[in-house]
Amino acid sequence: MSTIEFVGVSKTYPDGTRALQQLDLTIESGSCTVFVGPSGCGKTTAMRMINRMLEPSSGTVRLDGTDVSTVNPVRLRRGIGYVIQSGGLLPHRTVLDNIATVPVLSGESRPAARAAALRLLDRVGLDPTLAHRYPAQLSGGQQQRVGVARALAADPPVLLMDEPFSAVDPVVRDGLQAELQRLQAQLRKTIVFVTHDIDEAVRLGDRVAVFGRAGRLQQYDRPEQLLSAPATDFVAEFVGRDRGYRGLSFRSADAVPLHNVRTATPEELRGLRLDHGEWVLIIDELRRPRGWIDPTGVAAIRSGRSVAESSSAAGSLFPVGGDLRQALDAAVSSPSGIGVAVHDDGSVAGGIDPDEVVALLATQRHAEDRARNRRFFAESESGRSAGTAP
Ligand SMILES: Nc1ncnc2c1ncn2[C@@H]1O[C@H](COP(=O)(O)OP(=O)(O)OP(=O)(O)O)[C@@H](O)[C@H]1O
Repeated sequence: MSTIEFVGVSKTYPDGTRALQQLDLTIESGSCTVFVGPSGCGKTTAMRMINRMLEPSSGTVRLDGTDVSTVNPVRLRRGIGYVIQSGGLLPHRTVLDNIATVPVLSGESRPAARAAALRLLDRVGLDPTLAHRYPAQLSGGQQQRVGVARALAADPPVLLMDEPFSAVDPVVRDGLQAELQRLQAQLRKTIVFVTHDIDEAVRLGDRVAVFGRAGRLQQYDRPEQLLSAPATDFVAEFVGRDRGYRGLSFRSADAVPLHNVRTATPEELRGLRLDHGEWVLIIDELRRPRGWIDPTGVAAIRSGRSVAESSSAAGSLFPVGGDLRQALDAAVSSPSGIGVAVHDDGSVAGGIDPDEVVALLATQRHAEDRARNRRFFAESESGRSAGTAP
């Protein structure tokens, strides 16, 4: 168990800057909590109080019920991994020795720590051939993965991550986020994650704390609540205009109908007879989508153009079992207007009609409204009968 509590915590820096005001927050053991907010709103200040890199001006931070100010900082930090932007690696040590640093300092033998470090490399999705490189010989995304491996090396129950993925490009960031989700599903650490990026917060957080100006907590909630019911104008503005779209990622698309899609292999394209406006999905030998083609494309192929020149790239793909955001995005990004659903192995499962995705959303909302109404009337009914009880 590693519950973290902030009780009435404030921080004013010596120059008078109020970085945090009366923060009350409980972070549940084994959960990922994201601190998000604009620059300068006290996210990092709050996080650094957990491992005593900073002390509160007033209030208490507790880890498993113990006031951290009573725990020796070195001992405290043994149980708290820390990941920062760009990995924070030691430049003159190899990847393996960077990961093994803390275990060796804690008394583990170097060979044992290196062997464990090699296993961790695999765990964070890195090739073992990188083990003997120096940090400068790695890409930003690889450095970041090594940073995560290093923080995990001592197997701490708590992991603090301060904007760990903000220095890498969006594609690499997406991979790192997916990797962290996968790791967390196995490890169930208590993670506190700081970011500016609301998308990252909503994706990674079991709970999200939105900080506002002068370090005031605006809302602490599950991500879907944050998107559907922002507590203040500040939160509504911060979560942004796309919040309706983002909120779709918390809705199941299981009930979206999958339709048959007309498919063809590249070899079959030349002989296709298509109606005006009709699209065919090009698939490879494993039935994985490779692109779309319409009558103009088929004519181009017959006139000697290549398949690549004559077809349009496939849109985003909807993994069967995915959410409404993925379903709608697949449909909207597809040149044919038909979203492509795929099985785990990448093969085509069927086509999705965007109108039916929107209709499913409407059905889900209707059901929620009805349930809310029923609850409301049941509660007011029980309130009335309680009021009339003798
Ligand atoms: N040592 C310090 N002395 C004075 N003011 C500081 C100090 N460290 C931080 N601050 C100020 O405290 C406020 C909160 O800073 P903090 O780093 O916690 O914010 P943040 O939300 O993490 O911001 P960012 O996202 O930009 O990192 C800011 O106004 C910052 O300028």
